[in-house]
Amino acid sequence: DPSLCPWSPPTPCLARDTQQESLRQEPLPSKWEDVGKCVRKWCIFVNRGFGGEGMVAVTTRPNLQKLLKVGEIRRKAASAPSYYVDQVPGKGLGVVGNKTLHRGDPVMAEFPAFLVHRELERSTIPQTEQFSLLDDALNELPPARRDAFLAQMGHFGGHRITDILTTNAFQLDLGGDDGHHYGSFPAVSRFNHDCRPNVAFYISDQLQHITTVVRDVAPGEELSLTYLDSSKPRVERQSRARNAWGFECGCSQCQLSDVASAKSDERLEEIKEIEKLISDPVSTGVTPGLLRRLAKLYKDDRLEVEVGSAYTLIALNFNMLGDAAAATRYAKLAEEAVTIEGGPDVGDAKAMRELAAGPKEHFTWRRRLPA
Ligand SMILES: C[S@@+](CC[C@H](N)C(=O)[O-])C[C@H]1O[C@@H](n2cnc3c(N)ncnc32)[C@H](O)[C@@H]1O
Repeated sequence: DPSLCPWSPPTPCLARDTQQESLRQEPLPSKWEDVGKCVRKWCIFVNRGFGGEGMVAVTTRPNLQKLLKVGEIRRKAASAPSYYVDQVPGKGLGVVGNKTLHRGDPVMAEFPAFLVHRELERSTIPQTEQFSLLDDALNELPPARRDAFLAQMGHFGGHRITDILTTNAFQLDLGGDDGHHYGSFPAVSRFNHDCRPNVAFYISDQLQHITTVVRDVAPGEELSLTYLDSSKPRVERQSRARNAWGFECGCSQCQLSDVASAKSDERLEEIKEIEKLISDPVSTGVTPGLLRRLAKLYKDDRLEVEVGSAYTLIALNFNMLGDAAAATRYAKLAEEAVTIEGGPDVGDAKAMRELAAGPKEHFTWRRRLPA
């Protein structure tokens, strides 16, 4: 639950791994070592070859077992970097596109440098002991990786590693009851926040943080992620940014005039209402116009970063209304969007491939029409 947690942008729980065409696979030589330092059940484990750069984990032995099963596959952005890091007025450093970018273009694919089990921070272990465990862990990383970790911004001050994690880490889930961790990705951490970001991200089963452009970007334009739930009204988004990361969100969407912002909040409300209605298989009143309206609301509000589930619903509903052409069109859009947002192996991507391949054979065909 991100609201309980001072650390980090919410991520979908560990999404499935990908076969993204733009990323190629390479086997990784990697090996985990038990450093032999523990405080209660939390121990330091290091894999100096992981991801080619090294990763250290402060976690429990059952979670180490999960790490041992993480596939040794690296996906690398195929082309030269499409970004550079530079000062952005009012935000510190940021990631900037170095050429024209289009929806679907890969940006980064990075493994974590540092993983910390979420329960450590919530335990009764005194802070000083927690801090020294984290300090010892960082010292196990290869120097270049350690330097990259330490070069990250710390917004709040205090213990350096904790401050860096608080400012930059993502939540990720290794699975099982107790798999929640914070993961630090030093390159990814340069992305600033925008409530209407132009880049989507997910973390693959291989623990790789994958970022993909969601709308056209001009050369020199800043690339951004959202740290929070972009579908919340402005006042809630701003208070989350203030409380969790310590900045006043002056993003493109938060800077709208009060009138335009109220209109945006209304759109978000309407999106929720339509999605509720069309999610129910026995709802009456689902029309093609309403489905097109939902797609338009996402577009008008510039929510390209999270349009996958809406396109999925729209595709299924067009099929339920017996419009095979529209169902196929939206199924293809949905497949593309959910792949960008969660990787090509997420359930909805497969479901949308099936729908696009044969709408009339799909179980939803004409489901909303009288027999
Ligand atoms: C993950 S870091 C992003 C990169 C950071 N700007 C840097 O210099 O490394 C998060 C911190 O960046 C700053 N930041 C991110 N997005 C911002 C925004 N939209 N407006 C102002 N500051 C922002 C805040 O200080 C926040 O705590």
